[in-house]
Amino acid sequence: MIEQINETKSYIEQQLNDFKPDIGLILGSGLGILADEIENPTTIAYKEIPHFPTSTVSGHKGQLVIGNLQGKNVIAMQGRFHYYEGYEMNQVTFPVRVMKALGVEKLVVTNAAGGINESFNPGDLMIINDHINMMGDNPLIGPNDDDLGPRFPDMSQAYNRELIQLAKQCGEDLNLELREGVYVGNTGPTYETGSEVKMLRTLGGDAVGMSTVPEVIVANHAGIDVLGISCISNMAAGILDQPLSHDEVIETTEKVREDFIKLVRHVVEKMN
Ligand SMILES: Nc1nc2ncn(CCNC(CO)CO)c2c(=O)[nH]1
Repeated sequence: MIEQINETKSYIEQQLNDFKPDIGLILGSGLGILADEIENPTTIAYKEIPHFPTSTVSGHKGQLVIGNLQGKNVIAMQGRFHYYEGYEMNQVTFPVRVMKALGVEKLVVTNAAGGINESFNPGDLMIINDHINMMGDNPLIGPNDDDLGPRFPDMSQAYNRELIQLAKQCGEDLNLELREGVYVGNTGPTYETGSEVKMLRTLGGDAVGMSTVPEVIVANHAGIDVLGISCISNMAAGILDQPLSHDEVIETTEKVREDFIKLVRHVVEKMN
């Protein structure tokens, strides 16, 4: 793994002329538009990057965008890899390893998610304060490389408390009514059933999606501080008693992208 990380790191650094990213951004379904706001961008298609998979899902562009956002040096994934695409957990999370190797110490992970909490509405933005891994897998299974992180990482603050407070303050600054809650990681690609939603709500879930958990586990292993933001793109199965569709997910994220971009820009600006 280390050799692959270093090979990919060197390939990317050759495109950057000594530019060092400090903040990583993983932009979920329909949220990649934020990367278009990055100034002086260096864009590298995933298919050009050694050991990177390629995105196969609509709403995920499939490229790294590296440059300046609100005066900070950022590296953004415009499109992510999902376990349901058939990638192994270590493939899904490989970009996080590379971000760490490039110098990233703070990571903003975003996603579109289904609302489990019945007080939520499509279009809400939720600050993630914890997650429940229902994916039945873990990117750290297998031999541990102590140079990458500890064998048994602590996950009691998987989502950094200071970054959560920062995001909530940014929401107040922008007069955005933000939600806060627990994200449940489901493997997908099926959306959850009504009975599964009832179970997840009983377990304490507020939103459900098919990503984020693997990346956050690896970020914690690597010692990266994480902020997670979900765009509640629709209500989970059985709540509104209507069929779920990916088109609806993209449509809702397009509607809220203005507020989403304002929030993430402000958070990046205030990060130190
Ligand atoms: N009910 C529900 N609504 C959702 N909106 C987005 N996602 C995250 C999954 N996104 C997939 C399919 O849209 C694309 O990665 C979900 C989900 O898993 N469940």
